[in-house]
Amino acid sequence: MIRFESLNKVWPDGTHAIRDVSLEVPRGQFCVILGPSGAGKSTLLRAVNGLMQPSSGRVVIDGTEFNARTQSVLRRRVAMVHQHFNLTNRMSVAANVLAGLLPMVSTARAMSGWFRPEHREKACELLAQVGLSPAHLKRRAGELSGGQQQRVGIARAFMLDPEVVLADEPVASLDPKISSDILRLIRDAARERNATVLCSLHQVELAREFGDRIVGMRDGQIVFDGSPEAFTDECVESLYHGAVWDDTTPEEAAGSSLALGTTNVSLA
Ligand SMILES: Nc1ncnc2c1ncn2[C@@H]1O[C@H](COP(=O)(O)OP(=O)(O)OP(=O)(O)O)[C@@H](O)[C@H]1O
Repeated sequence: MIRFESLNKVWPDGTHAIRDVSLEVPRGQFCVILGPSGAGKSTLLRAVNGLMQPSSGRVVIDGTEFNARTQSVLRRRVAMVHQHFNLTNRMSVAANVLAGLLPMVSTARAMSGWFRPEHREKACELLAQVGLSPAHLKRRAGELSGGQQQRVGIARAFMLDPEVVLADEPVASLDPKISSDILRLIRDAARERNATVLCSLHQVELAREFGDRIVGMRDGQIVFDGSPEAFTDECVESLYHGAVWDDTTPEEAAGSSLALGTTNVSLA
């Protein structure tokens, strides 16, 4: 169980990115965080592994509060899948997957390239599970396609059998078919281990397909929390109403069909 308790984040420039968010995500749930750009999705996810220090409130993972004293232990239980894969391009696929052990092994050991046989075996198993053949093991990560790189990112995330997987827009730079495959891999690997997934997305259809639950965020607040079935088209419209899309200027959005309608639905 991940519990966010009255979480707030005000960045030094005064941006109030998270506003009094309280949320409980039970173990094993695939919870999608959906919302327009700037809603606070990444900031919320990053509170779970300490990449973001909240201004107030706290995050509790299975009864343990995330803080300076507990972070080294908790970080071993929380893995992350990144939007831009975050692989070391010049290193092999195998080395990138083994880097998932870093919270547990010393940097000197990792730099030496020596890993225990059972860890090497596990890396191979995970790569097979995400659909990469042994032929990929020695290839440089930077030579792979985007979809293949994200498969490596998923294998790396599961090296330590995490209890929580943070997937921060894991399919933002992939085409729709590959996006489904990638989310399926994350969901299936998480289910197998009863891991909890917090996954931020922009694509409503993918959120409906893969989420056990959808949490809609806007302006740092939760404005929808429910099942995919309850997340109707009206809810979508309300969540995104007036939102400015990533690659659209406010002026363009005002005159664009992407600027969503005027329906005012109460979501909370
Ligand atoms: N390091 C930072 N310093 C100042 N402001 C920040 C910082 N990181 C994020 N923000 C601001 O906090 C708000 C929330 O950002 P966040 O990245 O969490 O949104 P998001 O919902 O993940 O957006 P996107 O979908 O575009 O990734 C935005 O206004 C953003 O500009």
